[in-house]
Amino acid sequence: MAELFQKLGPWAIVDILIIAAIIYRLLLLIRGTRAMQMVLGILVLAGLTFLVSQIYPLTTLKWVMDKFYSSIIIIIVILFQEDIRRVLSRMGKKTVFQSGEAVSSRQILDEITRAASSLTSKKIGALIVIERNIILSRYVDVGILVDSRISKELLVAIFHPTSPVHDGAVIIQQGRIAAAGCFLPLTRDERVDPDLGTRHRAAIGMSQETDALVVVVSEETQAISLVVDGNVSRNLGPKELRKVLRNLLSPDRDVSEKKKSSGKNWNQVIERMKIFRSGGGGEHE
Ligand SMILES: Nc1ncnc2c1ncn2[C@@H]1O[C@H](COP(=O)(O)OP(=O)(O)OP(=O)(O)O)[C@@H](O)[C@H]1O
Repeated sequence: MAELFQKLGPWAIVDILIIAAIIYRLLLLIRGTRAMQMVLGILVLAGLTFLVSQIYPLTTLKWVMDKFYSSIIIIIVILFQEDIRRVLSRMGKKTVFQSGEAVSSRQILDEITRAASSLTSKKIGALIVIERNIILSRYVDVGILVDSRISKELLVAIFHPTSPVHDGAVIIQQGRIAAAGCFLPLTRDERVDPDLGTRHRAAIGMSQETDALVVVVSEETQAISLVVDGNVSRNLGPKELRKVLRNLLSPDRDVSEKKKSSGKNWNQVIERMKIFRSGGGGEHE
């Protein structure tokens, strides 16, 4: 090892460390996004093709791969131009690396659950999207920018039928209300319960396209639902909603919560989510 360090020299080591730090930072930024999945796919494909072209005398494949390697940066920039733009625009913000902690804070979750509960009692429908790893700026950009501290009062005011931005969804990014009146992608899954209207279909669609958590308050039934990864958990009480949100937003809390949990807890709610798989259709309660 010491011999290797001597051979490389101090500047080569500094060089390697800087590159490693840049790659690590970039991977952290795109972690959980679709760009990450594509980068992994490209790397696996390129690695396999490289191995095959080295082992067997496939000169054309080797030539193609050489061209591919020399232009990989351009390919990545073209493929991910939208993600790169969003990531860069967030780099300057202080909270970019701590969105998970910010949104799972006790006070924020209290405000969201109190708002859901108040909207239910007022028979007001609502759609609240909470960002996790996948950046939701593309949905925020088409809504009305709010950029405000989360409060029950503001959420209720936004969804009040007299509000000019009550139609559409509120998106929560990095512990703040980023925008209201946002349009979400409707699910195309034909197996979704036909009784579900467009608000719920938009929530399911959003949770299928991204890893966001979507809280839905039904105007019609006054039920509070949480939609995650295409699964709908209906009829949650405010306490139950708070518990599940807290656990889904703070993965490191899972173990301690599981140990502590008893009775009608978040584990059962997650189990129910599996039963309510959108494809399963219909209510099972
Ligand atoms: N694609 C969408 N993105 C964001 N919000 C949407 C979208 N589609 C519908 N909505 C919201 O849902 C409302 C209509 O809800 P609708 O009654 O059709 O659905 P629902 O699932 O039956 O909900 P509810 O149980 O509250 O009646 C719209 O006024 C709008 O606020």
